[in-house]
Amino acid sequence: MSHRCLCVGAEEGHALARAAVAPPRCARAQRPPAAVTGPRPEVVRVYPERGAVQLYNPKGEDKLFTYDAAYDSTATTAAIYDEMVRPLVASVLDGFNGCVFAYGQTGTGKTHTMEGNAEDEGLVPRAFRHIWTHIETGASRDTTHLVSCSYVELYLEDVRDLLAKDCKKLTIRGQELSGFYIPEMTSVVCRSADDMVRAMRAGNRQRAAGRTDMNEHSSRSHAVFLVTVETQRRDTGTIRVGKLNLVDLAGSERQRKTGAGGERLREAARINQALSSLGNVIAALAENSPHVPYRDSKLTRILQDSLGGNSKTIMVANVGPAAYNYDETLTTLRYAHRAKAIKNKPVRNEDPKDAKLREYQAEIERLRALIQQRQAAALAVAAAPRPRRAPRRSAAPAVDVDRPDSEEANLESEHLAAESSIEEERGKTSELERRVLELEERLVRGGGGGKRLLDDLNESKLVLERRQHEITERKKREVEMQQKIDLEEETTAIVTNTFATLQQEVDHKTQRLKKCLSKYACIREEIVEQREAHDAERREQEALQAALIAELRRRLLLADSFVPEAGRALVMRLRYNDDTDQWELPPDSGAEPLTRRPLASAGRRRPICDVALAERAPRHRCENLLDLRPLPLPSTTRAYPPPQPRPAPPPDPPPQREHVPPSTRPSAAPRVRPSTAHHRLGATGVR
Ligand SMILES: Nc1ncnc2c1ncn2[C@@H]1O[C@H](COP(=O)(O)OP(=O)(O)OP(=O)(O)O)[C@@H](O)[C@H]1O
Repeated sequence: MSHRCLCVGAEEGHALARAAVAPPRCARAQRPPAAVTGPRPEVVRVYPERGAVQLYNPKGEDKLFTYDAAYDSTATTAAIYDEMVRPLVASVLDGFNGCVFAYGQTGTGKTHTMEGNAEDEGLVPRAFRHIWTHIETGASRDTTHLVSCSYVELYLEDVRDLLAKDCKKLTIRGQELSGFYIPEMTSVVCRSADDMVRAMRAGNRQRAAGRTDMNEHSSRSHAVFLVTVETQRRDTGTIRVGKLNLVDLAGSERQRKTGAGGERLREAARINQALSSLGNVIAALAENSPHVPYRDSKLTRILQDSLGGNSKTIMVANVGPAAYNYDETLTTLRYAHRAKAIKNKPVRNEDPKDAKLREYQAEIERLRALIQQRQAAALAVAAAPRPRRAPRRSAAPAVDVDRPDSEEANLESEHLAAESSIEEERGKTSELERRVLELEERLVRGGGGGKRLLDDLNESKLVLERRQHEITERKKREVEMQQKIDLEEETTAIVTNTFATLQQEVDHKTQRLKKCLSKYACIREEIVEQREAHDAERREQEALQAALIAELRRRLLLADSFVPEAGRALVMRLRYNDDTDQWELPPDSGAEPLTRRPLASAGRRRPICDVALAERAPRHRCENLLDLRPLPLPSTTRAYPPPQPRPAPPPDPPPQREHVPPSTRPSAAPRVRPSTAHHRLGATGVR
């Protein structure tokens, strides 16, 4: 079980840090929960009524963080949806962009929060039902809707399309100023909430997941489910487009806890890297820094609008209460607290140029006009005097002396041709009609469940929903007020105090000074802690890097042993291009452009290719690594040269030998270091 804290970025210019940290006295006045000292100690206590989370520090001062809302492990996802997410989805239906993303340590219930299970439906399916209840009831009468969804994941360094059959890789295009977008992602038009749930499940089946020591079904990728709702008012014709990003991030993880190795390790390194970039973006936005490093990772590019852009955003931070996870919980709480300071600038998307709804309507109009043209042409053909069909010859034909047989045959064939062309026209027209119907079916008329709405049941359901909304609004305001009261209690007490005597004033100012000093001590402690956390993270990163280097060395050793020298040199010159998502040869490398690997020869096993067969070179015959023998590594020792027989001594006395210092003496043979990729990597490591 985990606790969930929420930060909401709602209105324009609205500071997410509405609630400052509550006075420390609240934190200290509370006794730690019994579980803190129990066999499985817990260090987190949640105060839902004031949106606060208290973290017991086993070594020093406790910490108290306040958010727009905080939920303990007993809270249901339904409550979170109704109180926090419902208003956001409502504004998406009104043409705003919205984003909900779940962040936290691995295994703390992010996927559970977003997707849920049979007993407790997650935020994503609840959002689907909300959207379709809105469309089907009178809440959107006199409107036409087009709802579509896309689902992508960021796995290792690839963006993959989860709704495409082959899970194809996608490229992120665009610039920081104009915004990033993914042009080729599959977009599925939906006609009901069930359609959307089906799309989500289909995507989940393709999503990367794996087992770690901390989670049996750990998400190994960051997943983004994008819902686009286009709404057109039938009276004015204006179109509003709301986009909802539902993001399930992969969990931050420590290698020593998850026991990740091999592929899991590579995934963990990428996950942590992307989350760290996200943290940097959040920090830059919170500090109003002039440069926000969106370009640093694909995750931050995808979420650019949701972070400090044109979007209302909710961050759900999941934390585990166990003392064992203290460091990760503190990091998550700080991360979320910082996110509260981000100011978003949501704007209603009205009449955008790329509205699909308008495209569809234009296409429907065009097809209808085409159908009308064809029908008119068919009528004209039908009305035109057609050659009379020659009567079938009876068994005993009367001999027609005026009309020869060939003319009759001509008439017959003309008639048949006219009939077949009419038939063909009819087929084409019905094909066009089918296409129009198909396009029209994609567009949903608002208030489609209007008849049902006439039922008292539905009417009262709407009223109930409205009341519920009012109650949650009131509740939210209460939490806000409580937080404000806590904050201002302190300051007003100081400001409004009138001092009867000088001694009173001195006492009061001493008290204030003490508070300031204690705050100062808290901040210093926080800095020390952050430094420690940073060091721990750095050590973790170094360990991870060492493990990755070891893995890389293994692969390079394989490459050195099995890949021919020419190919290896080429591979070492490749550079990764972030923009095109490809490994490329630098233009100045002077190397031939890469050619495609030859295809397997038809009817043979994969390793034998056409080139190999044509060249008849034994080295190409077998490309299967398992069947190959390693090339002998270059020797690092010299062969022993047998001693030469001494020449016979010359008759003259030998000349005086000049003294040669040992350093200038020519060596017999320079020691040759093998120039392999593995050795080039050397002890310096890899960047
Ligand atoms: N509030 C909760 N109520 C019931 N079960 C929960 C809750 N939170 C988490 N779980 C359970 O804990 C397990 C781990 O949760 P989940 O897979 O959602 O974690 P995660 O944060 O998405 O992990 P990762 O980052 O590794 O993907 C699941 O079996 C899930 O059902």
